[in-house]
Amino acid sequence: MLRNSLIGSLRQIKPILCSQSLRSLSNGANSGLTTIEVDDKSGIATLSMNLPPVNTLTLNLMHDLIDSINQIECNKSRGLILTSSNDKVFSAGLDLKELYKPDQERLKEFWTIFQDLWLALHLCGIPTAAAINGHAPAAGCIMATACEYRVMLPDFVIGVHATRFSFLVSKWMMLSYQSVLPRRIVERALNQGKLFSTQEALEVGLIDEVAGSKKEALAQCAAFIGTFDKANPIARTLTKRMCRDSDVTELLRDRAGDLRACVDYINTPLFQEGLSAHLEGLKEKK
Ligand SMILES: CCCCC/C=C\C/C=C\CCC/C=C/C(=O)SCCNC(=O)CCNC(=O)[C@H](O)C(C)(C)COP(=O)(O)OP(=O)(O)OC[C@H]1O[C@@H](n2cnc3c(N)ncnc32)[C@H](O)[C@@H]1OP(=O)(O)O
Repeated sequence: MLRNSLIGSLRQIKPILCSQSLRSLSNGANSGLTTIEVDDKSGIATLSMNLPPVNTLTLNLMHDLIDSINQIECNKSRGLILTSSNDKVFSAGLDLKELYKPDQERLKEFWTIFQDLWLALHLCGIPTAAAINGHAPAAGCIMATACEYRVMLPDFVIGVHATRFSFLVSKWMMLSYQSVLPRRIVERALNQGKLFSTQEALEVGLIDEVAGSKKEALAQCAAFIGTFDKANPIARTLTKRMCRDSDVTELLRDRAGDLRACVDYINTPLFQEGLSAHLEGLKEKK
């Protein structure tokens, strides 16, 4: 019953490109903000975000990421490693400019595609890992928590610091954080607006390993993906999705409601004033 409902709901977001032969994965379907490299020996695909300066999740980058995840999944790659081609920032999170005095229709599209991206990553059938080779604040952290394993380089920060600038997070974002960290730590960190250093993130379990270089991080992610070699891939996928069912059901059950709540909140003076101050802070940093 649970499995049937899960499979049913998953069909809604199943990749539509699966009939294509994609061994030579190119980003033909998107605008080049992501690159995919498949290791011929291991069959593992590395998906890099490539939007200077800081991989903000713009509409275009999110579209590209979803296309790329679907391509990698359809091509039956052995696993997916998400990383950044910037050596200082994994992703700066959502594009704040999209949230400031937004056009209402575009804001709806923006939030919907963010939901889609999280679902695509969270429910990706093949093993996923994040090689976090730079800062990963806010939605950058949420993308990493949607993966099954996280390896991070030293001297960066990761976490959801939304309350610092009067943002709230949706329940599904909180559940994503909570799928990795104990609830009491999530509650405290969200309320504090805490960004964890690499070492702190390791200590609380937000990341699984620290790596000395990007090359090492990719190798550690590949080793994690290799741990599933003895599992039947279909059984593994169904098991992963069953384990994640309660996290995604929250969103799938009422996507429209989540959209409405977010749009309403983003339009409040509290949110807009906090965002304005945050954008000023980013400018003044220079
Ligand atoms: C009742 C129910 C309600 C439910 C409510 C639900 C939802 C509410 C709605 C929304 C909130 C959802 C949660 C939020 C998710 C997010 O992801 S919001 C994004 C948060 N991200 C950040 O705050 C990161 C800000 N950036 C930084 O801290 C730094 O840029 C850095 C990532 C540490 C990198 O530093 P550095 O390398 O020094 O780069 P610069 O700071 O110089 O940045 C370069 C340029 O990029 C611009 N920029 C940086 N981040 C963003 C961003 N997220 N969006 C847009 N632009 C960004 C920065 O201003 C620089 O621009 P210029 O070169 O000055 O033009």
